[in-house]
Amino acid sequence: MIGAPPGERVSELVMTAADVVKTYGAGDGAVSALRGVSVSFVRGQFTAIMGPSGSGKSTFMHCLAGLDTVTSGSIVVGEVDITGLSRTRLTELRRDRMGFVFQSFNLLPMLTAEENIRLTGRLAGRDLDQGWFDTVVDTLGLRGRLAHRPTEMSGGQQQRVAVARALLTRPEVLFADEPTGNLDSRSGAEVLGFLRAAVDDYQQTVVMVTHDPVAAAYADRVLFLADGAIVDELAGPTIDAVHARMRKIEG
Ligand SMILES: Nc1ncnc2c1ncn2[C@@H]1O[C@H](COP(=O)(O)OP(=O)(O)OP(=O)(O)O)[C@@H](O)[C@H]1O
Repeated sequence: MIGAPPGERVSELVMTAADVVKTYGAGDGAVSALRGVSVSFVRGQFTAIMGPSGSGKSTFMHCLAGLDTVTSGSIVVGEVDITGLSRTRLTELRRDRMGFVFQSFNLLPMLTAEENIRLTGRLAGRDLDQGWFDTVVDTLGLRGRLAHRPTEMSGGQQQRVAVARALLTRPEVLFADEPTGNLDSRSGAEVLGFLRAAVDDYQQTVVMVTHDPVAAAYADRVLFLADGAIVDELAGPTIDAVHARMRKIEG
């Protein structure tokens, strides 16, 4: 068998965007949100997407996650081109293969932390992998909070529950949209540390939109968008290097 030498990790392609164009509206009022974006994501890679307001970050992430349609171009997740899928198949694919963490936590208020964490797996009709549930809960420090409802938890704890919920189904890609936007810096650092650990320990692939150079510095690479195009890319980002690139882009 031909393979990589022992100890060398083979980069496994998880998701590819090819020449993605997204135009909102038509005629004089048309807005070009994405103008031909091409980029690949490999397993176990943490990517941050940055750029000025209106540069297309959310649009790009929504297209990658199948939450928005593209005008042209393709997005392949695993082996599947999601741009050609029906709404139902897309919903199934999102549920089975993607995880989401949003700025606003998005927990169901009437459910306990444990019920919230188990929800996505239950909707997918999966049997609970108790060992993995325990690992996720303990890693995120949620053991003592499982019976609490969201209103009985701090913002940082709520976001840790949202991360646990997103990780429980072992998604191919975890999308995070400003996951620390509503958190103080300590809770934010905790959540980012857990995302980083999921990448390092479990080969989780993470794609995160952020305005915050501190958050972006947790990633393996930063993609910089401006005016609907990727204008720069930074590997092994530091906070200072991200600041410097942002200043250059914002002129
Ligand atoms: N539903 C929509 N209809 C029309 N235009 C839209 C729509 N959504 C986004 N846009 C436009 O597309 C462009 C990109 O928006 P997008 O929200 O992706 O930017 P962003 O980089 O995420 O911005 P921010 O950092 O402010 O959240 C902007 O010009 C925006 O006004």
